[in-house]
Amino acid sequence: MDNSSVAFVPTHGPISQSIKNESRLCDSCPLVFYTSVLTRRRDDYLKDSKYFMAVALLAAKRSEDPNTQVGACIVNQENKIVGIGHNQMPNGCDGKLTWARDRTKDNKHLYVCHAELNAIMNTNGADVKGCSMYVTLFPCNECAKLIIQGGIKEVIYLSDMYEDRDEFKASKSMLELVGACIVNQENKIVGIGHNQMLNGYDDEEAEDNKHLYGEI
Ligand SMILES: O=c1ccn([C@H]2C[C@H](O)[C@@H](COP(=O)(O)O)O2)c(=O)[nH]1
Repeated sequence: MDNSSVAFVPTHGPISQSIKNESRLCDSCPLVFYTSVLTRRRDDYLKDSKYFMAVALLAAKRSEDPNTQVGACIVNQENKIVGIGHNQMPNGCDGKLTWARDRTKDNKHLYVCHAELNAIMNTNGADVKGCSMYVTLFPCNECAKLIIQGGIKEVIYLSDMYEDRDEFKASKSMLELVGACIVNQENKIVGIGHNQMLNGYDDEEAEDNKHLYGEI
């Protein structure tokens, strides 16, 4: 290795010119090694897209729904989180309503506030226009309406388990109609709207992401 192009640093102190000079004389000293190792950026740090979906997954863990837990995380154009939500009963109704799933009787679907709605309501006044939403389940038609009316431009989702239902087909149609960017769990854009992948959301990462997010 060419010593003139790299600095040296002891394991227990700051870099200084004298150390750099000395270290040329003591290459075998165990306290000295190349700063290029210490100062190089970590490659395996958590990328934005993985982090935001991980936040959505964490939010889903707060859900009291015994059957399906959903989390959503809204991110603005500066990559700042502006809202997080999970599916939950309306404020003040916790513990007072049923989580029964049976659609013919009094059931949770009549009451539950979806994760997307809660994320939008939890922004403390921040504008969601132009934001991206990371959500663990593809949004239903009602949530798609909120997403569209709020001006959210991208929806990145993990599961599409209800894709065959009319509400979810309608949702996809609406999002596509308005040109929202829809990105699936393989990191492929499935809705037309933008010509480019999201930052950090490219094919190379697809395999990785699957491992990180796992099953919901
Ligand atoms: O876009 C959506 C769709 C559904 N949810 C919530 C609402 C319910 O709590 C569950 C769905 O319950 P199932 O037992 O799977 O029918 O998911 C949501 O938050 N966002």
